[in-house]
Amino acid sequence: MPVAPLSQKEIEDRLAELPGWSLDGDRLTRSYRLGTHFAATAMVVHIAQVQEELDHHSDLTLGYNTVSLTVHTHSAGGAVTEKDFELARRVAELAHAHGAR
Ligand SMILES: C[C@H](O)[C@H](O)[C@H]1CNC2=NC(N)=NC(=O)C2=N1
Repeated sequence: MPVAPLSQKEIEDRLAELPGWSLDGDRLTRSYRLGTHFAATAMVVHIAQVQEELDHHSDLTLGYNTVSLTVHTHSAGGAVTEKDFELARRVAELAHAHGAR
């Protein structure tokens, strides 16, 4: 199903509800810090499960104790859409459960 690009105002309104997330160029982005490498790895696996469920996938980078995501919508020509925010909200929820900061 095609999804429409969000306007700058729509992006800003949604970002206001997502602490720590920001717009970097045409992508939503956020980095999280965890207690250990294993904890960060577990969070990556959890994000992957959600991404498969939503059929929407970020560029996901695992560091020693960090997890970083950037996401935009390929099928909308690389624009930010509601699908990106849907994923960001789900990641924000699970990050809390993982104790990520
Ligand atoms: C066929 C499949 O539904 C599409 O390729 C999905 C998969 N994951 C995706 N992820 C992202 N970020 N953008 C997309 O447009 C997208 N499309």
